[in-house]
Parts: sequence; C-alpha cells; structure tokens
Amino acid sequence: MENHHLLHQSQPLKSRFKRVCVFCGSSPGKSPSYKLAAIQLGNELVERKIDLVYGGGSIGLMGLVSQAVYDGGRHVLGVIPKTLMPREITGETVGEVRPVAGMHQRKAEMARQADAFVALPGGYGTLEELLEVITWAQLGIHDKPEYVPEHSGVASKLTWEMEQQLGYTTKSDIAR
Ligand SMILES: C/C(=C\CNc1ncnc2c1ncn2[C@@H]1O[C@H](COP(=O)(O)O)[C@@H](O)[C@H]1O)CO
Repeated sequence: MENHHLLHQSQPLKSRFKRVCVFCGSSPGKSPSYKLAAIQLGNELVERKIDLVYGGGSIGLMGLVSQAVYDGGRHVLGVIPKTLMPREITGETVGEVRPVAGMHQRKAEMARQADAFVALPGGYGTLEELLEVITWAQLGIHDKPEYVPEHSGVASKLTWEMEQQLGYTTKSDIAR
C-alpha cells in the first residue's frame, strides 16, 4: 500500500475534511514512535483545522491524539459505550463525550460523524474498527476514505498483506 501523506494538501494548510475519525490503541504500545505518531497526527489535524471524532478514551494513543487536538483548539468528540467508561477513561476527559449504549452504536456514530478515517498503531480493537469501515466502503455503505499511515505497524501490515498476498483489497479500496 502506498504511504499516503495524511490529508494531501499543500499551502495553505486546510483540508476538504471537516472531521476525521482516528482509530488507535488504548495502550501506548511498545515503541515510543507510536506515541510520537499519535501526537503528530493530532497536531497535523489542528494545523489543517480538522476536528476529531474518536473512541472517547483517555488512555494510550487515544488519549494522546485527543489531547493534542483539544490543546490545539479543535473540537474533540469522543464516542464511548457507558460500560467502557471506567475502563477507557481515567481522570479528566477532553472535549465532548457522547455516551452510547454499546460497541455497535459507537462505531456507527463515529462513522456517521467522520468525513474520513485514519488508523494509527493499535491492537485488536483498532484493527476491528479499521476493517469494519474498509468493508463498509467495499459494500458501498459509505464513501469515505481510509488512511493507514506507514507507521501504523500492525494495521498497515495487515492491510498490506490483504492487498498483496490475498488480493482481496485494492489500493483504491483502502486509500482513495
Ligand atoms: C464487541 C464488538 C466488536 C468487536 N470488538 C471491537 N469492536 C470495536 N472496537 C473495539 C472492539 N474491541 C475493542 N475496541 C475498541 O478499540 C479501541 C482500541 O482498542 P485496542 O485493542 O487497544 O486497539 C478501544 O477503544 C476499544 O474499546 C461489537 O461490535
């Protein structure tokens, strides 16, 4: 898969996207580069005047990207099942927290609110979220682009394997 620079715009720094959904780990991960990637993505969204929708957690990479976007003055919308709050929110939340009834509602609401999706490093939850929006795009349920930056580790490896080894997914399916 190509290494797509996030939002492809040159000067001035603005984007056709108003709000982007970020999927990423609820843990910081093993490599310090993952934390850096989360903060850099948050800063890039701010520079491009893009708001954030995400899973609402304050832990791991989710916490870092949301804090960076919030600190930069953009709107942050966190969508989180009530039952997950004690597990994924520690301390103060940033921005607007929208409690939902369950995981399905969370994913549907995040997808509804976003103009595009970006996956950063993460675990099974991140992969599940990413694959769902990719497969929804394949099925024509939405027409919103998905970006998997090169540093996304497992996520980019998985999508690369799907594309190159299995032949299931084309470049245009993943990042248009
Ligand atoms: C339970 C359901 C589906 C399968 N699991 C998940 N679907 C969507 N999101 C999930 C799932 N499991 C965890 N998550 C969330 O992903 C975020 C990152 O998790 P990671 O494992 O650290 O990458 C985190 O907010 C998890 O809550 C029903 O549809």
